[in-house]
Amino acid sequence: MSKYVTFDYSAAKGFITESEIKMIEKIAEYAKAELLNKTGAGNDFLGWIDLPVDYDKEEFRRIQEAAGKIKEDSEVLLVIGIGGSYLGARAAIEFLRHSFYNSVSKEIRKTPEIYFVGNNISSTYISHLIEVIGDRDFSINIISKSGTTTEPAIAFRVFKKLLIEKYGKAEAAKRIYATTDKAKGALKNLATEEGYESFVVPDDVGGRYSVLTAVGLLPIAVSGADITKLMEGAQSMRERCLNNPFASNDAMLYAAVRNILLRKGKNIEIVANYEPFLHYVSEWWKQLYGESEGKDQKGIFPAAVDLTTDLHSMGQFIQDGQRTMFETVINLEKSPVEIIMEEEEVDLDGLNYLAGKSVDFINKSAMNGTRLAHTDGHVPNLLVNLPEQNEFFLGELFYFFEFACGISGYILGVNPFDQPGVESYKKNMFALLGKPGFEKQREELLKRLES
Ligand SMILES: O=P(O)(O)OC[C@H]1O[C@](O)(CO)[C@@H](O)[C@@H]1O
Repeated sequence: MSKYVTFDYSAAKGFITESEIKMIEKIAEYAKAELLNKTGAGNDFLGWIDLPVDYDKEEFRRIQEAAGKIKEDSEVLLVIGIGGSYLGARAAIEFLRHSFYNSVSKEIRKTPEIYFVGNNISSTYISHLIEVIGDRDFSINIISKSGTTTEPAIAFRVFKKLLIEKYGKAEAAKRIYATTDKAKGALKNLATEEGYESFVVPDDVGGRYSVLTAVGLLPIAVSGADITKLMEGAQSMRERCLNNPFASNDAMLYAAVRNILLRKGKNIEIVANYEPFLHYVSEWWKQLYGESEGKDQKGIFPAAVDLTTDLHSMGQFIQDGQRTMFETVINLEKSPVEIIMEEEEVDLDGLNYLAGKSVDFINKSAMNGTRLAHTDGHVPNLLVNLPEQNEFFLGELFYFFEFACGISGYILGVNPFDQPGVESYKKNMFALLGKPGFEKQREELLKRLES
């Protein structure tokens, strides 16, 4: 077991030459210098680089205090946010806490149930969640950096009303925690007006890089996970990302290797996990890389599979379909749980050959076999090793992917810190909804929809 999160591309060496690595090293070094000297595109969004060592300690203390209050006075916490304003918290809670967090008994969980809402516009989802809350005590953490995103704003209206009906305006305000810009946006105005406790998304940290700010930290702390250890993990990875030379700088190597593969026509990266609790880490990773690199008609399409589950749905395509992908496996080296297969007197299911072996050994064998099979099927295989399922290594993993993403975006020649493409759907939606200021577009769109 390694001491850190590590990157290993040895299984992909058949697809990459040493001279390609040598050549891209210079570009990766240049990208790193751009990042650290803040001379590249999007350089006003680099606050995440120093966050693990340079965060607001006073706010950190308030986050822990607020988490303590929510744990005491609420059976349910609603986390309202979308994209970077929810994926990191969800990834962390699913990774760090019980697989059935919300359904396991309170004696085991010890902390409030946590539901994520405002990440879609489904009335069914909202109304079912209202039923789940029932007449139980609840609080809301509304998270929106811009403070104007439609999906969370809609959910917030609904649940704020519910909270006010239950507790009255003054008490409801004490159960609403707003994480947003320090000065501007509709949510900031509302929070100031209504006196909600507020936390700040720093100006220079974009949504998808914000998991280590109050955006992620408050919900994660409410779940009972240790946010100090999470920050320590990020610090530890930051140290190596900033100081290690290319040959031993795992984040730089990952960024370099994926760009070499892209140049060879591998324009889809599939992140694969073998543990269900990594599902939302993959979802978080998808936004990080998708929004950072998918622009100017460029980028690697970030996809994800949960294995072995999806081997029985997507496995055929990965093994044998169009050869445009590579795979990055997030490998949890040590499962915290050991279940040993037992021998049965009559071997009706034919599984006695597994007697004495652990379920995790079987899982790892599936992983090793699949990696070899995919490699044989011309899917280059990369490995990110995660030593253990805890806060420290998750902090390392978050920072590893963030740093690699910045480097990779610069190697690709895009601004990894903006997301101009997201605005197109918003404009059309506002026009169709009749938002003031969008009258002309509305007419045009309605004509197109009618024709
Ligand atoms: O925190 P906000 O401003 O509500 O944004 C949520 C998400 O929406 C996006 O801005 C895309 O519209 C993402 O980049 C962001 O993570």
